Amino acid sequence: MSLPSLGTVLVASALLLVLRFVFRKQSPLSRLPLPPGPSPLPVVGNIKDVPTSHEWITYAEWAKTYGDVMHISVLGKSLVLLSSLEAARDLLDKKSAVTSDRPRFTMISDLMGWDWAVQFMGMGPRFRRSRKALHQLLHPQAARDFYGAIRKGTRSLLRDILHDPAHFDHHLRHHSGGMMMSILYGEDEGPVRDQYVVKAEEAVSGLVEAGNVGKFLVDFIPLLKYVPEWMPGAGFQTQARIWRQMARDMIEIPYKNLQAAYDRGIAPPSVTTQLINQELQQSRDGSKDTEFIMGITGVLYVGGADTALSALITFMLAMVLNPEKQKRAQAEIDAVVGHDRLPDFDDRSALPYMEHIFSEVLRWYPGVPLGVPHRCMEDIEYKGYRIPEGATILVNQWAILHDEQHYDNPFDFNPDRFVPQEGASAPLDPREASFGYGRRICPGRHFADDLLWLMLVNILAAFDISKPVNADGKVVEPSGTFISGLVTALNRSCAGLRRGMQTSPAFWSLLNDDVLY
Ligand code: HEM
Repeated sequence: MSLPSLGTVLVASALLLVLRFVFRKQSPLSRLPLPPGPSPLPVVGNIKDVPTSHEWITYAEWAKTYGDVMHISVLGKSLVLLSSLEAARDLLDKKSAVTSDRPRFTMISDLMGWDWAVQFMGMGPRFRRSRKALHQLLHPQAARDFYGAIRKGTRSLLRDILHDPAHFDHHLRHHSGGMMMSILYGEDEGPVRDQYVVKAEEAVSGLVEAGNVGKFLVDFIPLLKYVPEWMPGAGFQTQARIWRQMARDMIEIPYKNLQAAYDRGIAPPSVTTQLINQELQQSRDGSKDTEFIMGITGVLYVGGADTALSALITFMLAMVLNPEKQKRAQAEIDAVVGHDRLPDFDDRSALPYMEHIFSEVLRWYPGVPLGVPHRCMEDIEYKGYRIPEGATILVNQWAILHDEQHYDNPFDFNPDRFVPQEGASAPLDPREASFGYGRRICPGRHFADDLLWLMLVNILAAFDISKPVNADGKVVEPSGTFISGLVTALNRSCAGLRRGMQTSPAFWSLLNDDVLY
């Protein structure tokens, strides 16, 4: 069989687009106008207007002109951008039955093989089965099962910072990934777990790159996926093949190791062990859906590791830039916890200022600023406009969390905005706008809340966080530059052990104690 040339595929795709436009089904709402937005060019639409980095800032600017529901089009595909909580709730919560689908990313799902990941799954039986399993693992009561692993991981983090404070950012990355691996596969800290984290980081970095909308033409012209790898201009196929292998390694290597231990009856307790047990209990013939189990553990890593890291790094920057707020939180911790032990979950309700710091971290620079795209499954009317079937819907969570209607001086890091004021209504809890909407709401939100709280409070209990000092003894100012991608992160800070902790024998023995929970 002879293969079509790249030019033929492009011409055929353009023809298909025109035919789809001419013969599109007319919905009863088709007379309604689309929401406003920057004027599109013929055929290519707003392709030139779409920013390639820090899109949420440009979209927030546009919203000042066009309002909180905007429409743009790229190569015939509609993109609806929501910039207010009201619009997000109206469209994604109240109409979740028809707005909880995901757009299909050809590069990620078809070519890189991430179709096992619930994050990219369309609605359907497999999606519902995955969400049920995630709910069973992560609902607020179940998330408590992870307290032991969170404590242990937090103390390992403190120990590493203590021995090597200059590489603070490395330790945060290493432990947020490592802790997830321990929870998922029961693998303790060490070279095997490190290898899992390396594999996963490779896979996730490919995913983040492919997730930059506009990077790969195949996402706009899906027919291009049939172009063979050897054809000039088909470099995306080579890239997809490499990334696909990385994604397989991420989920297969740890699973196979655990399965081998399971078969010998020595598998450690873990999410995967739990899933294997559940599958075996439900099956009549002792078979299990291995792809399903690997998929669930894979999505948990992908959903959890980078988002938590992003919040941790934002916290570090906030503390470096606001030493007086850092001291206030430490004074609160000292008064409640003292120096003879480390803070634990039971202390949470007695540490209100720490709670405000945590909320402000989530608000000040959200880790998933544009959420994860939803797909509209049928034409909807909203405030006199038509949200078209097939449109990708994005919520500008960053814009909501910086909306002056909810927060005064939104660019300031100000935990005091959450202190309850008599006679005034409480500001919007950033959690309401950070974890998504409808049937897609983040299933890991309770776990993330526990995990991050314990890590932040322990870091502040043990260390003073300050600007790093270079080899010449000069203070290095943090750039505060946020890296753009599916999740955001920013750079560097440093830590030194706090005075109180230097002299606390209890602190040292806790850190050196291997049996921590
Ligand atoms: C600060 C930390 C986190 C933030 C800000 C965050 C945020 C989000 C957001 C915005 C979404 C998309 C929701 C939507 O489509 O409307 C999402 C989805 C998801 N999150 Fe999280 N998340 C965090 C932590 C976690 C953790 C710790 C886990 C797992 C242990 C997790 C697992 C997932 C999964 C599996 C999905 C996909 C849900 C689906 O597509 O149905 N997340 N998260």
